[in-house]
Amino acid sequence: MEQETLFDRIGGMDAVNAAVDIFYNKVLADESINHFFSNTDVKNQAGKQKAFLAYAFGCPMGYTGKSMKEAHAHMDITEAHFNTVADYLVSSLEELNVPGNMIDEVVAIAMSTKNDIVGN
Ligand code: HEM
Repeated sequence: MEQETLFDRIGGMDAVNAAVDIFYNKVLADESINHFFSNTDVKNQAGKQKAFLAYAFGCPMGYTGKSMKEAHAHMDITEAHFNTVADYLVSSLEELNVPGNMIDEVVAIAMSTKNDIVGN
């Protein structure tokens, strides 16, 4: 039998929508990282936030946005910034009662982007 994708097992677009509000409230409330998002175009924000989470959930529909290197170029994101965002991703999914083994899969995807995002 074909294995369902991580995205489907987490709950698909419904899970992305549920996680977006919780995750971004945490990110935007944290003064150590919210300045990164101060210039984010409000009109595009919801779409980019969803793209962020869909990417972290394994993006089965195929990701058509910028590469992670391009999307985060010249932002001077440090390892500490990255780990803060990754921690909020985990705590948001915990609040939504996503099972630990699936959270581990999300963390593995997030960590695979670290070299392209940090110090770029
Ligand atoms: C967990 C790893 C991460 C993933 C999977 C991720 C994913 C994404 C995606 C998919 C986009 C949209 C790209 C586009 O099509 O334009 C994006 C944009 C962005 N990301 Fe990340 N990101 C990660 C980590 C971070 C971190 C650590 C920061 C800052 C602390 C950050 C800040 C931003 C900002 C400011 C934008 C641009 C928003 C805009 O264009 O207005 N990201 N990210």
